[in-house]
Amino acid sequence: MTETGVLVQEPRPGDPEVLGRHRVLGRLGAGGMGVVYLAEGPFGRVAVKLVRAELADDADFRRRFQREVQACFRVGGARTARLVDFELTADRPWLATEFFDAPNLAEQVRADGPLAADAQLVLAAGLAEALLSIHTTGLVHRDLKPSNVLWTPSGPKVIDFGIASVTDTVALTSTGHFVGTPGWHSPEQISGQEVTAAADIFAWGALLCYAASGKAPFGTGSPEVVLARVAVAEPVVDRELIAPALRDLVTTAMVRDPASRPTAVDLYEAFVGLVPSDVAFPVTRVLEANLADTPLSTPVRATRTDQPARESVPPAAPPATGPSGPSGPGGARRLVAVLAVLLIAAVGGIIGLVLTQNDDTESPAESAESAEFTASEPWRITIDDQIEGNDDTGCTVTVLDADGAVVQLFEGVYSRKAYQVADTGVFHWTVNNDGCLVNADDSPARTGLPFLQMAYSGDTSVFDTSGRISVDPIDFGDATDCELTLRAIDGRSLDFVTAHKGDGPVMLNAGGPDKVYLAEAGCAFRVSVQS
Ligand SMILES: Nc1ncnc2c1ncn2[C@@H]1O[C@H](COP(=O)(O)OP(=O)(O)OP(=O)(O)O)[C@@H](O)[C@H]1O
Repeated sequence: MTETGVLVQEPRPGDPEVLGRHRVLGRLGAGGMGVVYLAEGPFGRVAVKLVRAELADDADFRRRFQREVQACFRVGGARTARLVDFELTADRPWLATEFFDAPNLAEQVRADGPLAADAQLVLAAGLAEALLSIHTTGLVHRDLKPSNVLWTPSGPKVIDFGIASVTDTVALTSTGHFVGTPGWHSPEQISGQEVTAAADIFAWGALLCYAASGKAPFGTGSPEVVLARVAVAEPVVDRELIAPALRDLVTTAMVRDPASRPTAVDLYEAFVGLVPSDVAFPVTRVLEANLADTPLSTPVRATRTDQPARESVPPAAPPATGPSGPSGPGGARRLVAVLAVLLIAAVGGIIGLVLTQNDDTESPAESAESAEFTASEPWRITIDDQIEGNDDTGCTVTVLDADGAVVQLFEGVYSRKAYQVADTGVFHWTVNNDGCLVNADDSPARTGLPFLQMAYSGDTSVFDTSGRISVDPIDFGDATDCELTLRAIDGRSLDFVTAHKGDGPVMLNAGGPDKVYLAEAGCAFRVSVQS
């Protein structure tokens, strides 16, 4: 249970411990697309939706999911949950949104009963604002329902926008049946007609009926029965329970003809000035606890990729096939590299790991551990694979915080690569081989636009932009496409696009933050300001 009483269930056997850089704390719920976990990482607490394995295996689903995730980045505004991170290429893709410590509308109404008139206005206006943000980007939510509205002390926040269309299609094509929660979908969605933004307006009306009365306007029962009611019957609503200022709008929002419903702009304008500024409405704090004893602020153990994090970190082990003794390549070396010497540059704070040899240590051969250093802002790590001989399995560098928790893990790094590290604090690292030269730069130089980035050289340097940039891939190697992720300096994912060979430059939108970088990509590319 969180501070405000949101139910968080214990993770179950088989649940992941870590998703990307987010450590799983518990389960928030499960739906058609997958399980939603509460997790903690570099952006604080997030809600991570992990896609079901069956869907993850569907190539068509992955393509649509990726497109929708891209679209979600365009949605801004105060009434929608911001997408902060994702991993689309993982075995099971996931996406992380900001976490609101609040019950969803169904939980709220179940616990405290229907909303009073003032709170209904707050809900109506907040949802109108959310729909405006979603519709102005060209998206349709398609699955606005009580479990997708979080009831926070500052009003509603809408989750899951855009993503519903992905499962809709898969569910319909793979099984031939409607999958979802009927009763909130519009008649045109159910009859398979074209779905437009008007479908969300219908759901807006249905949600307000529910919030005012505690009853779904098309009743409950088996999905077939509820679907049939939506298709042919009128909603059952006690108008007296709906706030007077909302009654007519709710009625017109739920008419059968989508073209006759108001738009999000109409709704939004209708509420400007109507919402009382000092409205006090209750947010339930009395949900049942399942996780009462689980601390929610434990140290984050996260990895850069989807590699599992280690609970406790022994000195880095030598690579399975790497040089480890007198017979290793490079001659009869039986010396162990252990001592990291910090070379702190007078200006710029360059920290270099220099390995020296020491016969007395019992650490595994060829591994090394650095001394501690402090980074007060996001920093950059450079890993240079100088391992000699034919058994080079690449460098593995594990960055740990002061408690020994893994902050980031870089595995199988060949040649020279640099990465951004968003976390700040006290760190040290271990490397698997003394042929791996590691440098940390806690005030890395920024680059200006335009610049060139070579393939497989890690993350780009940080550069300044608050708007759109053009990325022109110039070498795809053997591949036909290249995934490009734009991140803020704090590691937040801002935009994502797949560039295809022969298609020319792609655009990415920072949409606000001014210090950004492009995460490791497999292609070489040129970055410039969009002309
Ligand atoms: N960003 C978030 N902040 C707080 N709670 C969240 C967040 N995202 C999801 N939840 C909680 O997790 C629950 C489950 O989410 P999910 O989207 O899987 O459920 P659903 O809407 O019931 O299912 P479906 O995927 O079929 O639409 C939500 O109802 C909400 O209570």
